[in-house]
Amino acid sequence: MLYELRDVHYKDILHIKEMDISEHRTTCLVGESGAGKSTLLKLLNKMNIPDRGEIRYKGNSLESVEPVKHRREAVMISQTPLLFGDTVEENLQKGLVFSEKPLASREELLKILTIVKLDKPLDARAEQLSGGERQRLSLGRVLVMKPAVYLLDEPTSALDEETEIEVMKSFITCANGHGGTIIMVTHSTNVAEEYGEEIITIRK
Ligand SMILES: Nc1ncnc2c1ncn2[C@@H]1O[C@H](COP(=O)(O)OP(=O)(O)OP(=O)(O)O)[C@@H](O)[C@H]1O
Repeated sequence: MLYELRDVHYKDILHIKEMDISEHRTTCLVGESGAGKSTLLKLLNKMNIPDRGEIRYKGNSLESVEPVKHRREAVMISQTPLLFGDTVEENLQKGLVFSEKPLASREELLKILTIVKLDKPLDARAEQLSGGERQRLSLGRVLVMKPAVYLLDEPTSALDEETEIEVMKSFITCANGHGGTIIMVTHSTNVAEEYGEEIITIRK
């Protein structure tokens, strides 16, 4: 198992008796608004620390794992896409800069833009992108990093249904190609049914 959660309590928000998340599969987290899905993703990348219980990652307690190191391995993109730099290119490279890894080549970046279906030049101003384009830029940024785990919070919520399915399909193919595991919050039953190899419902 990639993650094993046992009797995890976080404030009054979340109580998970038992949850296992498999490696190399796509797990979709679904549930009503306010159920605690984003809170759970933050527990998985150690932005939130449980008050009680245990989260194990690859067999080791997350308690003993260094948070910054863990967040480079289990990379999260938040529900509201953030910009990290002036241009599309800077935004795509930023994850590598934060992780102190070598930058990606121009060819690699152009390939990533195709994968996330973002039809913009590398020197385009990021602040001029629409909400849906910023979401795809965020997806591109994490793909460039090739992390072990992708924690995605409603990554395609601003896209129309057809584009959402297309983008997730090529994103998942690429991430799986690098041996990555995807754990994704989605409101879309279409996405969950189409791509969720495992679907976990979070209840209040
Ligand atoms: N840091 C915090 N302190 C106190 N309460 C919080 C905190 N973060 C989230 N909450 C509350 O916890 C509950 C769960 O929030 P969370 O964002 O995890 O839900 P969600 O399932 O992702 O919702 P949505 O689908 O609307 O994004 C909400 O009631 C929220 O107001």
